[in-house]
Amino acid sequence: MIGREFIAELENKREKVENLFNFEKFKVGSGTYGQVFQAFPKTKNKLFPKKSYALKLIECIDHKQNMILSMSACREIALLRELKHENLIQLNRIFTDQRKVWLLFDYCEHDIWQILTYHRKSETDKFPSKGLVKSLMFQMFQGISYLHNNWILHRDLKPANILVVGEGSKIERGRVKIGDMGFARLFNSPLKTFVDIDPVVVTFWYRAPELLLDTKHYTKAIDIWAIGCIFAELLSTKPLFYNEEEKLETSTPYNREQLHKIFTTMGFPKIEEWHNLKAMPCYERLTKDFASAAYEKRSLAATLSKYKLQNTSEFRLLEKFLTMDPTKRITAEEALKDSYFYEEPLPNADAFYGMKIPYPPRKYLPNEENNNRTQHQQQLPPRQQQQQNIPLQQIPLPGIVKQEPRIQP
Ligand SMILES: Cc1ccc(-n2nc(C(C)(C)C)cc2NC(=O)NCCCN2CCOCC2)cc1
Repeated sequence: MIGREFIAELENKREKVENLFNFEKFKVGSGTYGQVFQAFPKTKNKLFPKKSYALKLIECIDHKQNMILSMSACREIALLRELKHENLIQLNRIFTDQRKVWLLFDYCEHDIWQILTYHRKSETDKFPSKGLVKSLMFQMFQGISYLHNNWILHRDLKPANILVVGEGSKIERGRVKIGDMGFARLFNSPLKTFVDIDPVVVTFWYRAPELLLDTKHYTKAIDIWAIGCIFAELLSTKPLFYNEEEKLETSTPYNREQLHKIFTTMGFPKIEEWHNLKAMPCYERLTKDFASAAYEKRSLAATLSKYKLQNTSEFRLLEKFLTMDPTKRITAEEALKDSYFYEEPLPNADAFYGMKIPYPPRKYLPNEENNNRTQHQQQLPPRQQQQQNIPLQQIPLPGIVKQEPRIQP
């Protein structure tokens, strides 16, 4: 049997995702890395327990009849095969057929963007409960601490990437699952209030100041700053560094409006606070664009005073996340030991403990077959700019060999 007949024979034996799951009408996300569907096992499918799954379709390129898997898809598969932690998205299975690769996950109905949007729009339920906020934060730090201990940075933490398991799962109800939905599409959205902001617009609101000053070193502290922004948003339901301007990803990470927003909220960084500030690649530009005197009366305490957070353990912890100097920012390990997590209400493995989940399920998107994505919508976020391609055959498929993670959590 020659190669092609053998592959065709193999294909016939392989379980087809279309035969195992109903999913085509249940698209919940679409973007640079591919499309994500909610999936329900078909009745005859005895392989998978009856619950909700997420199927992620990865776009392959058919190059001279060779299926080519993009670099980002390889990175996602390689990364997820190694990682195993209760607060991270868990890859269950991989399915392939001639032209497609599907990743199978347990489904997460909610995320923090959806939770915040609900409270922003509610007249009677304007803030998430203290217990919910604390549980989400504690579980987020457990997941991030595991990533950082394995020397993996997330680099795109934002509310839409902090998923939470909904009803239906007895064991994992209210469990945080850090993911990377990678739906960052670039488009010049018409000026919108943040209440309606699409979770997929590229925002700079969670970017640490050193990133905006073009630091050459991605560090764990960059993830911590982003979590600090998410924490402030859970406490106030307002994006702390909200910036009306939605700009296309510019070639340099320097973003004057975003820096102005940070300084207006926090004050201008003093050299004695951030010793290495002068060494930042965009320091010259910073001194030309900004007069520190303009921000003298600005501080985090003043900005958040209307939320009555002064002298609270929340505020003291928030200041440790939002420290301008990245070398002085608290680590995930240190955060988990903070007194905030050891006072009532204590964090809970079920973040929704004691409450009925008021948050709506994910909306289904229209499933246009030929996505008429315009050029810039296909533009990749910075870290995926360099696209090499690896032939599909080099990826061991379809099941996942259960491997112990490199470093025990
Ligand atoms: C290029 C690339 C893209 C994504 C990842 N990535 N990284 C992660 C970490 C944060 C656990 C390391 C998770 C994913 N993939 C992912 O969330 N995928 C989406 C899962 C879809 N959800 C599953 C749960 O239910 C809702 C949908 C890596 C590299």
